[in-house]
Amino acid sequence: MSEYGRRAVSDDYQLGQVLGTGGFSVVRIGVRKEDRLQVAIKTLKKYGYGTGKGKRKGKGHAGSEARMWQAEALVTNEILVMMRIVDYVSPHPNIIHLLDVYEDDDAVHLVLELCRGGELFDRIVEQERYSERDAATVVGQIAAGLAALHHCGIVHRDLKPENCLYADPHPEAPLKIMDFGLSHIHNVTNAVVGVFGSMDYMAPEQLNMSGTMPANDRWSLGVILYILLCGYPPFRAKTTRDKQRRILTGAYSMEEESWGCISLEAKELIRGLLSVDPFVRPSAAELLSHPWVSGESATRELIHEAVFIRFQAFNARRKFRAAAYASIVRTKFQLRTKYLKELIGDCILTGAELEDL
Ligand SMILES: Nc1ncnc2c1ncn2[C@@H]1O[C@H](COP(=O)(O)OP(=O)(O)OP(=O)(O)O)[C@@H](O)[C@H]1O
Repeated sequence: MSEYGRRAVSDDYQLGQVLGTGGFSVVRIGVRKEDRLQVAIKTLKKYGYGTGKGKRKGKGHAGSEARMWQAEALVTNEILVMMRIVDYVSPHPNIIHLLDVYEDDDAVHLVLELCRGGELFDRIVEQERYSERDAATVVGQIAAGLAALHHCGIVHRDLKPENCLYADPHPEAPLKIMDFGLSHIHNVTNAVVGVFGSMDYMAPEQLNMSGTMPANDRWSLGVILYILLCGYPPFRAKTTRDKQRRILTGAYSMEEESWGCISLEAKELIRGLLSVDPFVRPSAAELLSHPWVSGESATRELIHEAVFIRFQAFNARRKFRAAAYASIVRTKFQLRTKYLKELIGDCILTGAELEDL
């Protein structure tokens, strides 16, 4: 971090292939010139995509002004949180490590450790099938990361499967929590970003903006666990309003047939994590010592085949939506089907899905 603000990122790193794009960022592979170390370089545009710095000074459209404000707030937020992680958390096996920061007129570049193992749900889909024990290992790794973050006052606020990447393709590789753009540090950052993030994983108190607290992340973990064990999300509805209502009242069920094969301990854990009252949810430390999470009671028996098939379908839809969302934000709501198709890659879309977009 010693060179922050003095050198250009291209002085020290060769920039390579794009790994992914987010609403306000692009992530590329980088190679450190000094020792050929491969890294991920996340470039956060200070004023958002498609809005040059010059425009900021002019009388911009109200919408683009708001977007620039959002971009600046998100960049500042992410840097503050990453710095806090460097000071108080790193190195931690379950939290992405920040190696360096560079800044130029338009962007901030975060040099991060490179995760080559893919997203959490993608790896699970690649396996033939999985067991409760595998799900418990995932919960244990995320809980360990959350315990470290919460201990130093950081609430992630956007915990979801796409923000959990495996360090490398090895089966025992650690799972890392990343993407701290919406995170909050107690007494340091303003929760400036309001209701952003994915509603599917958002706790009731986040949705009605009544509280930013570590328990927010434990609800999100409960949603991830629920999906792992049945292949669909707990709060499903035809309209956003109905989904909001379900989340706010904790209206989900574990009655469907395949839940019959899931252990009582796992169901109890889900009930705890998905309690509408945040103070009832188990703490990250309690999670780590929970017998199901620590592996003493979680079975190695393979999960029901129907669950795995549903999980695959859910993951394909999820990837499609994420690609579409990134496209919408980055093209400022002007959808271009050709670009969308490029983004979506292998994900097969029906005509109706494309039309919907
Ligand atoms: N350290 C990393 N190693 C490997 N790939 C990464 C790394 N960081 C990010 N990526 C890839 O880049 C993509 C975008 O990164 P990231 O989610 O951090 O951007 P974002 O703008 O915060 O996204 P969003 O708008 O969806 O929150 C990720 O989905 C991931 O595939």
